[in-house]
Amino acid sequence: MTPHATHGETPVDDAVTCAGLRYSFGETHAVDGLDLSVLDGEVFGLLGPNGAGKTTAIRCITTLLPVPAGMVRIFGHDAARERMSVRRLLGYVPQQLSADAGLSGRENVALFARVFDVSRRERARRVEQALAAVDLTSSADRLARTYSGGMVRRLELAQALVSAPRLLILDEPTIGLDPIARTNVWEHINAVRAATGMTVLVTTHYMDEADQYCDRVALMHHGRIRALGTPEELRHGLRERLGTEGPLPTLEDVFRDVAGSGLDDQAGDFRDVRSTRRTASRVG
Ligand SMILES: Nc1ncnc2c1ncn2[C@@H]1O[C@H](COP(=O)(O)OP(=O)(O)OP(=O)(O)O)[C@@H](O)[C@H]1O
Repeated sequence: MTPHATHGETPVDDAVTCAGLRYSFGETHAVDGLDLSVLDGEVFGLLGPNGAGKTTAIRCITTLLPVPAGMVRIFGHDAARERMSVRRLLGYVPQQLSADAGLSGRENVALFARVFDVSRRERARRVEQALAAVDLTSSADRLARTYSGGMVRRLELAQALVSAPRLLILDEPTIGLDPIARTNVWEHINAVRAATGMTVLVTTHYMDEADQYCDRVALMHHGRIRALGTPEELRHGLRERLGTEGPLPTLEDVFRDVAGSGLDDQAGDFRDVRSTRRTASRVG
């Protein structure tokens, strides 16, 4: 257990704890000693350039990849040894398309309800609740292939919400969406979070979104966390370090300060660029 707070006398586990997590693809150390705590109930942003190791870390946290070195716990459950218990606590929206274009919105969500073992008695109600939470009730009978990029993203959100997860993990939820659709996706995430108190762990390249919607952010670079705090703390911290007056630095300034000149070189290899473009084009 990794208690960080107490409710009365009862210690409360962090939603996510990673300690010394490492994962390599051959010679590439994608995650290289990651230490991270996501608190119960917060919206936590994991930021970093292409290839920083965010998706690999997320896959270890969701048990889709093993934990070869270090430790990952989800609400106190060990991701290496208690995979099924961990999976029951999670909703996951991956970068790749997870909705079936040939099914209706409702059928897609119902499929996830069955896969995630929502009881038969509860299923119909939970599917309708999840569709309503992302404002898709009136489009629920249309095939997903007729949806706009923003609607597909909201459908994938409903799929992840149907099991009523305590922890929602979103990998680049707004990539490739126009600004209005991005705001719309975030408003739905926030509304569900306010109603349920679930914890949200999100990766994003959009610094403005992280600044606006995340309680705390971690900047990841070369497989490790290089800076951590509330967006305000990080921005004020940079201003103090630079000793400048004038406007408060943006989160993007903090990011550049942390990643240094390596940021531009670190734009990712062919695989990273291809995966980003594929994601952007399929929702665009
Ligand atoms: N299946 C794989 N085989 C080989 N190398 C991989 C594989 N997946 C990731 N990598 C490498 O591991 C490193 C971390 O990749 P990862 O996808 O975790 O980064 P990321 O921060 O999520 O990037 P992005 O923002 O592009 O999604 C990169 O150098 C990447 O090329």
